[in-house]
Amino acid sequence: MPVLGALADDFTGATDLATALVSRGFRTVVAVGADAATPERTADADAVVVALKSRTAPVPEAVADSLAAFRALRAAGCRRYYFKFCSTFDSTPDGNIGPVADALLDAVPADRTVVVPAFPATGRTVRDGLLYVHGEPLDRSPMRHHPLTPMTDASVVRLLRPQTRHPVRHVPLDTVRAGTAALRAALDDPAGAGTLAVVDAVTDADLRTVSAATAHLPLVTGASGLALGLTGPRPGAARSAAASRAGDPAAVLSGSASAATRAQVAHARTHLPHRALDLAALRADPGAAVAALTDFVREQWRRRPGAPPLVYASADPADVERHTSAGAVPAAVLLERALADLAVALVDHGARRLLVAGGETSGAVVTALGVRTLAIGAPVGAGITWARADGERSGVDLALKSGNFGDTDIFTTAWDALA
Ligand SMILES: Nc1ncnc2c1ncn2[C@@H]1O[C@H](COP(=O)(O)OP(=O)(O)OP(=O)(O)O)[C@@H](O)[C@H]1O
Ligand SMILES: O=C(O)[C@@H](O)C(=O)CO
Repeated sequence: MPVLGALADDFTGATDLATALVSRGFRTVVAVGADAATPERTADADAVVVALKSRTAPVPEAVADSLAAFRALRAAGCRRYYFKFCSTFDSTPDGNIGPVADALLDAVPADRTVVVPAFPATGRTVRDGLLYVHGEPLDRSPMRHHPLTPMTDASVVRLLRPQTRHPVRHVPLDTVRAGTAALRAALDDPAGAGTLAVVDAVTDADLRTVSAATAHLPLVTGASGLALGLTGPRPGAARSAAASRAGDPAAVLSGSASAATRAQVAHARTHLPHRALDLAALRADPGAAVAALTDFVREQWRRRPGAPPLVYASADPADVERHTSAGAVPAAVLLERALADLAVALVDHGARRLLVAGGETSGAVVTALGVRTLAIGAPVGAGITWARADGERSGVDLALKSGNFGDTDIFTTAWDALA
């Protein structure tokens, strides 16, 4: 029976957390939505991560989906909970990080929790309550141009306050570095009842201290860095074997417009067959546009076996369509739908390996494929892993890459991990 239940606000975040949990000795299953987290599917796991597509959903929907996930996790036997949000705190002034944390505090119930976005392995650190991305304050990082959640403030405290009905306090790095006992005493201070505590952390050692000092809290919230300090019951928990074999048809589907992904697209365009999604063609006739892309990929499988074709949404910030004319379908929706429909067509034509870039995009793809669970396989890099998908279409290996994660050559090298 699982001991730890997590809910992640997007799908790349779910596999990011799951790969950290596996490395910490938890046999981990990712359930796609609350309905998939049934006791039968989760009985053999030490940790269950429910993947949600709640980051940019309307607040009531995000809260309802998160509570449904919480109830499924509790029914599966979990007694401790982890709300995984993005290491760049992706959210809007309305939420959804605050409202979901509030709802979980009531549901667990818990009288306080911590908010820990740091993930040093991917360059995310928090000092003085400010979130840095590879040394740059969040609001000066490429995240300020995000198509759905542009981040224009680096203060986690200021970002969180308008989202929650609980007081938000800040626990500085000095307190973390004073050690586990001192940090626990600060967190347990009676004056902190009912608060969300934003905790600084700059290194993995800081995160291990935070993790140890919060081991008694029934609910924690943060990015996946916090999991590095957890210890599961099975050191060396097995990773799943790949479902596919070398040479099986493969493709890269990139819906992210993030800076790291754009660099990865630029690199891959010099190595792999590629095609950009064409918004005008998608607006005119989405079915025909996806059919043409399917034909393109299948043709490349024949011509250049071993070179997974790349289909991408954005190569340049100028590609990003931020305003939709009245009555038109927003570009983000069209692009997500196109990549989801393309993924289904490709798998139905034999694709067994898909690397998907972008959390929202991954949510659209995984949902369209009818995936119910993901079994964590070979790691690809910090926060990125291959996972075997099971559900309506089984036997497919998926790597769901967060927009800003991964080395520049990941679209050409990720396949090596499956060998
Ligand atoms: N050229 C574009 N114009 C408008 N929207 C775009 C464009 N390119 C991508 N998008 C949209 O931007 C969103 C990118 O979000 P997604 O979560 O997939 O990537 P990301 O935010 O970089 O990744 P992550 O959430 O893992 O950090 C998607 O909805 C996608 O459809
Ligand atoms: O925490 C992160 O940055 C990622 O797992 C993610 O959530 C990006 O969508």
